[in-house]
Formats: sequence, structure tokens, C-alpha cells
Amino acid sequence: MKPNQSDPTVQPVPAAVVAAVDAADSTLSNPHWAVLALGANLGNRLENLQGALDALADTPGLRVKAVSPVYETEPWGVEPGTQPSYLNAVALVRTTLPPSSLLERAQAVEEAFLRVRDERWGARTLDVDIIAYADVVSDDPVLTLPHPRAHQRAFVLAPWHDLDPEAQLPGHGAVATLLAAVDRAGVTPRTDLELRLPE
Ligand SMILES: Nc1ncnc2c1ncn2[C@@H]1O[C@H](COP(=O)(O)OP(=O)(O)OP(=O)(O)O)[C@@H](O)[C@H]1O
Ligand SMILES: Nc1nc2c(c(=O)[nH]1)N=C(CO)CN2
Repeated sequence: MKPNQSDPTVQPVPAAVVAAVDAADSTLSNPHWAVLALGANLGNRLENLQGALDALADTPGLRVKAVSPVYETEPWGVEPGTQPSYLNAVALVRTTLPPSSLLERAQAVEEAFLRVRDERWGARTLDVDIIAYADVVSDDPVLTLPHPRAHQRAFVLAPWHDLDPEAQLPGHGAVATLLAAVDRAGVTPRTDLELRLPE
């Protein structure tokens, strides 16, 4: 049964009104930049990173605009020698998704790669972190923006700097300056590996 047939007071909304409301909705018409960090240290690491990019690019309202070189990196935050090394990269995306939906999508992509969450900084098939979303600053623990440890991490700053030497991390300043201040030991370009920008 069509609702308008049973209730004559409910009028169909004219297409022009729908268009006007959509045009006023900045989430539909106003995409934002976001910076995503990708990491993997289990399984076929390069395939996992490429799969993540492809899955992100399949998301309505999200375009992957640029992908960094790939780095081989020593695990950060754990005892040396206790985990395999990571492949890391950074992607720049344009999205109409709000930050919370972008996080949901990033986590769904992680799950699709059978990411197991057991210990903090544990080894993983795939990690997708939101490093920055436009100039949003938030200390919400569910989604902290910028990512609370990005400014300390050469495995994020080095590939991001390759992609955009002028980049700024909101609240922390130039990525170039931050990169100069962190220890880059154990963060090595893998010029033999490449990630494809999804079509
Ligand atoms: N900017 C962010 N990007 C991704 N997750 C975030 C962010 N800020 C807060 N979180 C929260 O952190 C939780 C743990 O994320 P995750 O398991 O990926 O951490 P981790 O990768 O092991 O460590 P780290 O946060 O140091 O990178 C997520 O469930 C998410 O709610
Ligand atoms: N080298 C490296 N170390 C890490 C990484 C990562 O992506 N690369 N991710 C972590 C949790 O996000 C913890 N440690």
C-alpha cells in the first residue's frame, strides 16, 4: 500500500525541494580531505594494503586521491624482535562521510582482512588509522583527531611527507618539521614495491 493513498494529508515532496535540501546539506556537497595511515605486519602485507585501498575506494562518498610510497618499518611501541616488520603507507582521500562514518568504514575494512584485536599494538593483517580529517581537532577517545600519536611516528610522517611536503598536522604544525624531530631509524623506503591508486 502506498502511504500517500491512505493519508491524503501527506503530500509527495517535489523533486525541486529535495534538490534544494540536498544542496544545503554540506555533507553531500562539501567533501573534506582526510589522511589515512595503512599498516600491515601479518600475511601478504602488500596485498593487504592494496586490498584496503581498493575497499576504501569502493566506499560511496569516498575517493582515494593519492597514495604514498611503501615503507618497511620496525614495529613501534613493542619490544624489538617480538613482531614481524610492517609495511606502511599513507593515503589522501576526499570524502563526504563525516568522521564517525569514516572510522566505521575504516574498521569494517580492517575486519574484512580478519584483523584480530587482542593486545595493544599487537601484530595485525591490517591497520587503518585516521591521521587527520580536515582541520578537525577532537579528544574523543573513540575518534581522536588528529591521531594522538601521529606526530611521533616516522612510519606515518615519512610517507605523508613524500605525498605532500607542505602538509600540516592540525595542532602540531608542519609534517616536515615533525619528521625532522623524530627518529627515522628502521623506517626504510621499499622502492621495489608500489601501491596502485584505485581507478
Ligand atoms: N584517529 C583514530 N583513528 C583510528 N582509531 C582511533 C582514532 N582515535 C581513536 N581511535 C580508537 O582507537 C581504538 C583502537 O584502535 P586500534 O586498535 O587501531 O589501535 P592501534 O592501531 O593498536 O594503536 P594506535 O591507536 O596507537 O595506532 C579504535 O577502536 C578507535 O575507536
Ligand atoms: N612500524 C609500525 N609500528 C606500529 C604500527 C605500524 O603501523 N607500523 N602500528 C601500530 C598501531 O597502530 C603500532 N606499531
